[in-house]
Amino acid sequence: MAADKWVLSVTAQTPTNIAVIKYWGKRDEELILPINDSISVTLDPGHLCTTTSVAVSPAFTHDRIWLNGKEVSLSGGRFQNVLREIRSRATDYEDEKRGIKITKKEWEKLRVHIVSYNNFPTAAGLASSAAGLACLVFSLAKLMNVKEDHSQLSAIARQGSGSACRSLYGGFVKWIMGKEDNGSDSVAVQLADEKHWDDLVVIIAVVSSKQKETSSTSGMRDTVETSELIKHRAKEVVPKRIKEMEAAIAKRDFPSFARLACADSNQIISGVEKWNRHEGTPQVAYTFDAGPNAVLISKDRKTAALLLQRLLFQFPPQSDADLNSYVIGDKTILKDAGIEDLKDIEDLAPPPENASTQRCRGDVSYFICTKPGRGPVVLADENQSLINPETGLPK
Ligand SMILES: Nc1ncnc2c1ncn2[C@@H]1O[C@H](COP(=O)(O)OP(=O)(O)OP(=O)(O)O)[C@@H](O)[C@H]1O
Ligand SMILES: C[C@@](O)(CCOP(=O)(O)OP(=O)(O)O)CC(=O)O
Repeated sequence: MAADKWVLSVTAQTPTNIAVIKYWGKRDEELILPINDSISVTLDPGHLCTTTSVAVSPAFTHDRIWLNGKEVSLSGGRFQNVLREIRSRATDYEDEKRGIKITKKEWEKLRVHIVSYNNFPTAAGLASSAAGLACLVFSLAKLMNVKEDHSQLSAIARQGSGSACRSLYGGFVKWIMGKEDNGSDSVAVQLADEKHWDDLVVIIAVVSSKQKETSSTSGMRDTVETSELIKHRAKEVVPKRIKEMEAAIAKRDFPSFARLACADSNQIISGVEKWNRHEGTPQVAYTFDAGPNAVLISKDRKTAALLLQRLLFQFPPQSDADLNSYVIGDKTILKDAGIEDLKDIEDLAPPPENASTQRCRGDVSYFICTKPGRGPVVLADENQSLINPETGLPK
């Protein structure tokens, strides 16, 4: 192999996450430092994840990124900040077999190619920036032999998108807001791994997979600039909720988990409220991010099947829909709900606690059934790489 012909690449997969105590508001826009702690559940990457391949070669002339099959600009400040931070931590690398040797200094000059796919809609309120930026940081760190641990990497991912720092871990994750002006203590830590509370089932009702109208970035900027309440929330409300949520996760106390997650979200679903009240103890927690998609967390599979029946009664698909693409992810929940075809949905009875529930056909695009999942991993199998090892371009 000619000395300048080699392409060195790494492929990684990183999950998305859903906050149950939300990050909303920054105290530093450039470094992305929040005004409160937040807590999230990492979602199973089998259903929602980003896969990113990154490569370097002496033949590359400039840094490039292809996102979901299309080359996009890398000139944005956030991408640049992440690249700079990772490059500055690169260490010597050697592959004797392939005759590749890269010193710390040489990493600065080598250009990267990045090829990334999200297996779910981008910028639709499904936290694509979280999985995407976490995967970018994680894969670049592996490629450039960066020795920092996940928590230190989370501080770099944070500079790409705040919520991304929480995707460096699986399970239940806390982003500690930190106090330092330089952001060095604004990092994510794992509260518990995904096995700690694996009864939980997450059902996401994707109301719209089109791009959101208001980005989280500008939405939270407007809130911080115009709302007095946000200061009260950050100072008084969230610190108490964070403590209670940590205790609820540690004890797998679903009623408290549900109460806190719903209270911290900004919308009310009367169906869930009515059911929880009817049962006398919470069955399901709901939470929303900046978009309209509802994330519903149920305490176990049995409750998830009952929830899915209620959701499908209320939001049946169009008559020409394909059930297989209307409920995606973990389809065993659908089976548990006793639904094998569209006719089973039509035959569903209204929920007993809310017999007057109206059917709103077509209001939900599709449902994703998933669960808490693991953190980032490297995909060692060359076949899973998105980059052609000869050309360094997307496969
Ligand atoms: N796989 C990826 N690799 C690199 N960057 C990505 C990737 N996926 C998304 N992004 C970046 O994140 C941006 C979308 O972020 P945005 O916050 O608008 O939407 P979202 O993350 O899907 O929604 P939300 O954060 O409100 O849940 C994209 O425009 C792109 O810059
Ligand atoms: C509502 C949220 O999902 C907001 C996420 O905001 P982003 O992390 O997307 O914002 P930037 O830091 O500006 O990139 C709540 C949360 O995830 O905690």
